[in-house]
Amino acid sequence: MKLIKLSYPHNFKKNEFDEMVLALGYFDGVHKGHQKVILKAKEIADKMGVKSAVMTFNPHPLVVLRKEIGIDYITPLEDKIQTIENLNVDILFIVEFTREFAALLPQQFVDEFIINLNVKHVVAGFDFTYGHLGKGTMETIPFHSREQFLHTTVEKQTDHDRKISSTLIREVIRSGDVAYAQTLIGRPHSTKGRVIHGDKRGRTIGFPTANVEVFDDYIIPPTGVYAVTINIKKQVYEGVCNIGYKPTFHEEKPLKPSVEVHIFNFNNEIYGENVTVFWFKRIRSEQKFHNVEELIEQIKLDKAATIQFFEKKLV
Ligand SMILES: Cc1cc2nc3c(=O)[nH]c(=O)nc-3n(C[C@H](O)[C@H](O)[C@H](O)COP(=O)(O)O)c2cc1C
Ligand SMILES: Nc1ncnc2c1ncn2[C@@H]1O[C@H](COP(=O)(O)OP(=O)(O)OP(=O)(O)O)[C@@H](O)[C@H]1O
Repeated sequence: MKLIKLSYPHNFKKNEFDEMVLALGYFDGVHKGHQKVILKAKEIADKMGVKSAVMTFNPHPLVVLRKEIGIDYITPLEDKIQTIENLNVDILFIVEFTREFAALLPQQFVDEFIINLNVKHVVAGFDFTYGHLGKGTMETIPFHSREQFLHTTVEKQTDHDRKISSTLIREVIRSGDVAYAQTLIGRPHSTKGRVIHGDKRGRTIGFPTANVEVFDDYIIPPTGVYAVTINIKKQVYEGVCNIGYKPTFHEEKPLKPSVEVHIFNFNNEIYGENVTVFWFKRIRSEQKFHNVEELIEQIKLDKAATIQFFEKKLV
């Protein structure tokens, strides 16, 4: 997949590009609704015998327009690129989202970022908007197209009558229902991070854990215990993860919750490794136990529940 970064204004001319079909949207999560849009663009491109392309924006418009300091992403940019690449798209345009770009009139956006890139067909969802204040819609697109391209609108993709959207998925992850997030995304939610040193208490209680410092801009589930897999040096392992403050040991709540995975059948040294955690199922909430023995008994049960979950999944 070819990656092309654009900002406004850009100097590209129509004749610098092959003809293409373009899917448009922000695409955080590359969820099932997004996949429908992108795969539709690919299908039309294949029929026309031209290139397939996706256009996304970075950073999130809210960061620029409402000056939100940071936004938690389902798929930060690097993951979004990888996931779109896995859909076998030919070209990915990443448009720098700035105040100047957001101020473009709908016709200017279409002229500069669709017609001037030699796009022959646009695909977007029923609620896609473009141009200043989102004034351009799929109804206005034929008017702004200057008869230079056609368009296809993808109908609303729903789950139990609710639109599948990045906003819904963020809410679902924040509620802890990572299994439902997987249903909506079409893949388990995943977060990347680095293995750091913890208090080294884990091994003394019989459950050594990899402490994962999650990279900043991921949305992570709430505190609790989860069935996970962890990808280390391209190998996937099953495990049980606690996100939390370890109230059994800490009188004072630490600043940030820790993310620690007890990896099954594993005892390699992995400090400093970059890993990916895939979230499959919430097992329970984090608790303060009276003593370490009670905690150990509970972790044994968590481990058994997780092993059972993964066994059932394979059947
Ligand atoms: C599956 C699992 C469940 C856990 N549940 C709790 C819990 O409910 N309450 C708690 O205080 N600590 C819980 N812990 C955290 C342990 O206290 C922690 O792993 C241990 O103190 C080691 O910490 P360290 O990595 O900082 O050395 C859990 C850990 C695991 C692996
Ligand atoms: N459920 C859906 N059904 C059909 N099209 C969708 C669906 N969700 C998103 N799209 C389309 O996919 C593209 C990218 O969507 P975008 O990321 O802008 O919105 P979203 O997933 O609805 O997120 P948000 O919650 O931020 O509105 C747009 O063209 C949008 O219309």
